[in-house]
Amino acid sequence: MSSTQGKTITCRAAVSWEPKKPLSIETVEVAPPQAGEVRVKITHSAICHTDAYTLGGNDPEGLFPCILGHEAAGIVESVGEGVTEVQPGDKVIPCYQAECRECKFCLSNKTNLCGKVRPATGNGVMLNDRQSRFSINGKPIYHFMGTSTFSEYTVVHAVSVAKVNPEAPLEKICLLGCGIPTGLGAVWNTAKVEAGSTVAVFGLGSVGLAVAEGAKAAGASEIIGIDIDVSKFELAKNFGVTKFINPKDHQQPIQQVIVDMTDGGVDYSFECIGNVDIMRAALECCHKGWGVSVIVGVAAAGKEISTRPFQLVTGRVWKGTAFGGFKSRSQVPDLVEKYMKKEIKVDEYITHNLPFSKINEGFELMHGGKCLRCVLHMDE
Ligand SMILES: NC(=O)C1=CN([C@@H]2O[C@H](COP(=O)(O)OP(=O)(O)OC[C@H]3O[C@@H](n4cnc5c(N)ncnc54)[C@H](O)[C@@H]3O)[C@@H](O)[C@H]2O)C=CC1
Ligand SMILES: N[C@@H](CCC(=O)N[C@@H](CSC=O)C(=O)NCC(=O)O)C(=O)O
Ligand SMILES: [Zn+2]
Ligand SMILES: [Zn+2]
Repeated sequence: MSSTQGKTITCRAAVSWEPKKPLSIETVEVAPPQAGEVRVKITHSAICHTDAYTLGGNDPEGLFPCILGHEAAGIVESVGEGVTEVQPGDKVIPCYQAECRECKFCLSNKTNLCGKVRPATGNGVMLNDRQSRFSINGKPIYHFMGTSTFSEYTVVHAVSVAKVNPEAPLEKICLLGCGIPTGLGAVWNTAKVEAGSTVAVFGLGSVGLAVAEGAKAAGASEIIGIDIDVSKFELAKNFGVTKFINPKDHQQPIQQVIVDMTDGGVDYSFECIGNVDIMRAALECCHKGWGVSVIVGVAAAGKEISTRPFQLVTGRVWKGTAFGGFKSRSQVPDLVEKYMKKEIKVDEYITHNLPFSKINEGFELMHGGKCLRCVLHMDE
């Protein structure tokens, strides 16, 4: 039994007091886990574009003050009543997409969404008592995505935590909490790309590069990467991208450019930016009759997608994916094993490492475009 079990832990967390403002490292109180909850010592947390999206005030579910962060790894500190699947000392990855294995979503093989804790996590609280486990001088601080990993300790629902190989390096596998599974799964689970297919990937950040990696592994014959940042192109070759397009080099709409260079369009396209105009282009660059376009990017509050219905009448399919369709608790440990066997990349996505105290520099790096993933070392 740990010396902190059942007690409130006082630790550092990066608090987002209001949108569009830098995060502030504060001393927070983290209450003990209640029934069905797990308190985790976060060792490493990466920064995903979605953290910046919510901090930017673009998330209709965004609540402030909150503790952001959802791509992380750590070690179980203590568990609440009734928790049997993990125990103190286990290495874990928090999963913003829960898996209770009981709800109608979990019992369906058609989706990885889970309905059990989602109403609570969308409101920044825990399911048990609809309260936050974080506070500063008695003032509650909201949870984020059911994970809140920009804190040295966090409390998550037991259905939102995947136990992984104890040999796995936490400073690397933290990336398997979001971006890499999302990209790989968009290809393998959502689109189900077949060998020989042509693929277009819009946006060559970590998520788009993971799409390219997944498409290469699936045997795609051509993988076209589209990005306005030319510095991404050389890098993208290592992830399987075979051709590059910078939309700024073309007068015509980008969908027309792709249709013309692929004899009528690609078999599969993926939007990994979060821009609704590009989502339309991604659909319309697909081949008539069978092209499938997957929305991966997260668009800002109030944005809507549109196209001519004729695009769908003539056989194109528009889909979306959350966490790449992976059932989190069951499949994240498998992804860790794939990394350990060198079957998927992880290290290659880490362009920066920073001490937790420099978290705001991590956000600036991401906005600067030169960073794929920045891993924060929580004890520094
Ligand atoms: N559906 C899901 O489960 C998940 C969705 N996301 C979302 O996926 C998106 C990508 O995430 P990251 O790779 O972390 O972001 P990122 O910011 O690292 O990468 C985005 C890339 O898009 C490029 N880009 C921006 N505007 C463009 C334009 N108009 N045309 C072409 N390229 C453009 C940028 O230069 C950059 O290379 C975000 O919207 C994020 O919120 C992330 C994880 C999970
Ligand atoms: N809160 C937003 C939507 C945000 C969103 O779509 N999140 C993705 C994960 S993004 C990870 O980096 C997701 O999995 N969505 C499914 C879910 O259950 O949240 C809004 O309200 O529009
Ligand atoms: Zn993410
Ligand atoms: Zn469920």
